[in-house]
Amino acid sequence: MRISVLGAGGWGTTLAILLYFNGHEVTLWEYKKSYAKTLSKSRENKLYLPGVRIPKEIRITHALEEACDHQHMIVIAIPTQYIRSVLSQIKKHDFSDTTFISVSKGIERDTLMTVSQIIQDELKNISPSQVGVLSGPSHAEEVSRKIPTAVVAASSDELTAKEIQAAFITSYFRVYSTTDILGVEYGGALKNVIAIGAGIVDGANFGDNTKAAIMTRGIAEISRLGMALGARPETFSGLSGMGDLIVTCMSRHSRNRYVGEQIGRGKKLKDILKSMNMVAEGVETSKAVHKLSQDHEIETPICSAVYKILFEERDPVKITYELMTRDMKPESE
Ligand SMILES: NC(=O)C1=CN([C@@H]2O[C@H](COP(=O)(O)OP(=O)(O)OC[C@H]3O[C@@H](n4cnc5c(N)ncnc54)[C@H](O)[C@@H]3O)[C@@H](O)[C@H]2O)C=CC1
Ligand SMILES: O=C(CO)COP(=O)(O)O
Repeated sequence: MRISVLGAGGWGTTLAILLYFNGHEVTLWEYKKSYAKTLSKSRENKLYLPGVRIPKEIRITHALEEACDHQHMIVIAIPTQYIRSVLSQIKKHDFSDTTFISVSKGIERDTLMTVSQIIQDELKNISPSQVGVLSGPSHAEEVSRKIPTAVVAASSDELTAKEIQAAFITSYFRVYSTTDILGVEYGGALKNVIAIGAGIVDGANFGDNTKAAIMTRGIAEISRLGMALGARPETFSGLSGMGDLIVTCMSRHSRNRYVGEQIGRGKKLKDILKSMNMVAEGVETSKAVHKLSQDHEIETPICSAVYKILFEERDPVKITYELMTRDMKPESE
């Protein structure tokens, strides 16, 4: 198949290489013109995935139209808040034979849309069966080293989910399938907010008990909000839910956990973000989650605490004790 990957960050580059070794004809699109040239020449993504060779057969380009021409699949690996502006440049293109696969994990701040919703909103002629998602516990740093990983391919159309599954599966990258596309997207986006909370626990020197509490109560609130938004409950105990929450809250590779850790140590958000060249989706997504939980009247105490720490400069230690001393309640609520 001809497959284009839009976004040459760590994840886009990793998947482009995986797809190439799976026998596909692969194009990798990079947003910055000069960096596309550098990548094309050096065949190493020093900024986002150092130490990994990009095969010379992968075409690297900054020309968006060219990257989108005659593709069977287009993989979206762009930070969520930039996806609409990229898609708006190709909305006149004929995509009647193309399937779009989002591997980005966020919610659009201004519209509160998931990535599959942004794709359909921006590219009006695309049908739901042409849209899918690939998500789960999968740090680029590990997949690019062929470390055994399991993820899930989702589309509201079962056949599309299976096509995505078949395109990506390898002996070290096991892909399951589901039709609960929204559940997979909400799990992947919301876990980033909880992972910032887990990082705050690390940085503020709370303990393992605290982290286990954040993760377990975190998946409870992800499920609560996700279900109110149309997702299926069982998806949240799968790879894109609990699975991704575990890896993001525990891993030294996680950018979201890192942001939280620095906040927990007393650093300012704007200084942390300035020092990073990679995206921590949970920062902007926490704004969307704050709004979604208000709009749908769903309690999300941990996400809400993360939002207040990030954007209202609330003290992490004080806010933790506020969380701990809320009204008594049954675990199932
Ligand atoms: N890195 C990872 O291990 C994984 C990342 N993801 C998700 O994949 C998505 C992309 O993440 P990464 O590849 O890690 O990103 P990254 O942080 O490594 O790279 C960012 C990319 O965005 C591009 N960019 C910067 N400004 C832009 C703009 N205005 N418009 C379009 N592109 C722009 C940069 O040129 C670069 O290619 C995110 O949603 C992330 O949550 C999902 C699974 C694993
Ligand atoms: O989603 C990821 C792993 O599954 C990547 O998480 P971070 O963006 O926090 O690094």
